[in-house]
Amino acid sequence: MALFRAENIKVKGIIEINKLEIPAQQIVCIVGKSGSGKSTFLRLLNHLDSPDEGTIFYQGENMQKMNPIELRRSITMVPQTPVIFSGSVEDNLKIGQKLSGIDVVNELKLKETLEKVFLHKSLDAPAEDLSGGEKQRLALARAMLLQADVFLLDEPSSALDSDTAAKVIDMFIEFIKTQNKSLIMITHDLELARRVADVTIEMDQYSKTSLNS
Ligand SMILES: Nc1ncnc2c1ncn2[C@@H]1O[C@H](COP(=O)(O)OP(=O)(O)OP(=O)(O)O)[C@@H](O)[C@H]1O
Repeated sequence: MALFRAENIKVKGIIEINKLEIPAQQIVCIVGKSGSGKSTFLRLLNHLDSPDEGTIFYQGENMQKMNPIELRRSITMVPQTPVIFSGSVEDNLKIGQKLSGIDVVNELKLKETLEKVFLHKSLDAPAEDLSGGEKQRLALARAMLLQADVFLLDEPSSALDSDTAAKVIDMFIEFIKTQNKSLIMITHDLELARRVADVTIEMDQYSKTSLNS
């Protein structure tokens, strides 16, 4: 069964999808021109937005009819601009787990997770002082601590230099594969998509904006 199935979707004159299936436990890259609707599509998959017409099924179930809180326990999203709360790095790592109602991991596990995203900061460092790229990695680390099945990443490496981006993305893909999770990631980096994607979705073919332009 497909992880997601989109049928007859229309969104605000931005996206039109007759049928699209996304398989489970794959690395899926969404590519396409700026403004083609990539972020809009990703938000549909997390039920942050709803289509004006059509249905999205998650594991065969109509997402509109699912409990959004339970859905977001299973499907977690890291937006393009990371959401960072005031407080320490540690507070920011723990808040996702607290909001998801899962057990907060110990300090060692928090430190290990920071190392995985190559974020060399102490747990008590103020999160608001981090650079854009460091905040992006903190948001990724927080997502990794959730017990989600599906990870939706909106340009996860946009604020990172190319070396760090490659290391962080490779680490994240390793995490997805070893844990049998699913990754759906927007990227502008076609070379990255070619290198890592099992499946590539070209948003332009579903985009009303680029068809009209
Ligand atoms: N809520 C909304 N209402 C109307 N139009 C919107 C809304 N959200 C986004 N748009 C428009 O829809 C189009 C697609 O936006 P979206 O952010 O999904 O594109 P994108 O492919 O992710 O772009 P980028 O690569 O630049 O991040 C844009 O023209 C945007 O202005």
